[in-house]
Amino acid sequence: MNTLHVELAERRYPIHIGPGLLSQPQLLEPLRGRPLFVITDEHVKPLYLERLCASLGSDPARALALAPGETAKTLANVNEVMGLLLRARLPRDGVLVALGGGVIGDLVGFCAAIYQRGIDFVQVPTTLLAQVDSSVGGKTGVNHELGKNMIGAFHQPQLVLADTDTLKTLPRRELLAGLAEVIKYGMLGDLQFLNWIEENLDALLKLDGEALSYAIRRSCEMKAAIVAQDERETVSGGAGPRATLNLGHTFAHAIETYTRYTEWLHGEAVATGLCMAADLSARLGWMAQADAQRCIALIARAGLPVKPPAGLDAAQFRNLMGLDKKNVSGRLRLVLMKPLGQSLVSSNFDQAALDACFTHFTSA
Ligand SMILES: NC(=O)c1ccc[n+]([C@@H]2O[C@H](COP(=O)([O-])OP(=O)(O)OC[C@H]3O[C@@H](n4cnc5c(N)ncnc54)[C@H](O)[C@@H]3O)[C@@H](O)[C@H]2O)c1
Ligand SMILES: O=C(O)C(=O)C[C@@H](O)[C@H](O)[C@H](O)COP(=O)(O)O
Ligand SMILES: [Zn+2]
Repeated sequence: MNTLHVELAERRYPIHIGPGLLSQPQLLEPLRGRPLFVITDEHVKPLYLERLCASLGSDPARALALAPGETAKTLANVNEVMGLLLRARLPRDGVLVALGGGVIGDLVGFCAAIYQRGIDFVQVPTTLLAQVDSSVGGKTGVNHELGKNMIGAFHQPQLVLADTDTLKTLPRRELLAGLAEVIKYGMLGDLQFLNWIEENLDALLKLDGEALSYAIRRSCEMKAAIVAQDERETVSGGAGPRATLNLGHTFAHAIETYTRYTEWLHGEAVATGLCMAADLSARLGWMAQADAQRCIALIARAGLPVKPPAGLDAAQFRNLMGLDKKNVSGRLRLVLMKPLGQSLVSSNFDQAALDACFTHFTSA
């Protein structure tokens, strides 16, 4: 097992990563004796709820399973959780446990942020995407039909327990979606890691335990370091370290909103967004054309989409991207690379290059 820490101004919390952790009650010791609820989804419940409850020493009946998938990340489900907690009279020293992927983690974290103005919660991520990204860093929230992650709060978990054995039951498409966020870390800030991913992609695709563990550890290490510098994305007016974790996401969130959170997984949209960010960075002369091609080739090799959905045109892209939370004073602000392996947040780029990028990616 590896344990990393996220260092916040006022406290630190552990990220435990390794096989078999769901069956290690001592890791959940900080929760012992506290009233709690586990929130999960209907896919994950039959696989892991009982094991987690045994370690928590909690009654599996004190759990709620929501419908699986991105369309469940709604205010309506937040309201459902609020009702459950209130009916059960969960007190302010109660704890919510998020057992599942990023959808459950984001939604449960948000519920914990607002229930009685904030209670503790724990992340037990069971997808690759959640283990490398969403369970760490305290961005919580839900979607609105007009925009992705538009309602939310920063609320950090007490601990993260990533049992890598849970990835054995993950559908392949979900595994690939998680790899998109792993590739993101290499592209935004660690060229050596990107090289490693290229060299070890086949092992990752074969679920090789050692390769997966390293990918998870390195991703969490990078995210923890960035969150420690800029917990709430406020450094440099929102153009600081934390915003770089949004590489590819302005494009990705437009795709997800356009497709109404169906058809495309978040990681798939991120994959295409990374391709578009690389292409635009190359068009601006900030990164070598060959490096952009290299990123796109890696993403394609990982079995991820490299083109946005048919029907999403340049005007719609621009319009949807106009709602992005990074934008300031009506100006589009994007995370780009200068060069590959180093990211920057900019609203000062040639708009004609973005138009050319849209044209390239939206033509048949
Ligand atoms: N807060 C953050 O910093 C952050 C970072 C990245 C992504 N996100 C969010 O995360 C969400 C995507 O998360 P996701 O990709 O984990 O999707 P998800 O939560 O929808 O899980 C993917 C699917 O896998 C199933 N599943 C989960 N674990 C399983 C397991 N071990 N075995 C079998 N099936 C399993 C789920 O039921 C679901 O059907 C998006 O909403 C995205 O916006 C948040
Ligand atoms: O943790 C962050 O910061 C990220 O940007 C990580 C992203 O992978 C993640 O998808 C996040 O939810 C995006 O946040 P948003 O603020 O762009 O909605
Ligand atoms: Zn993401």
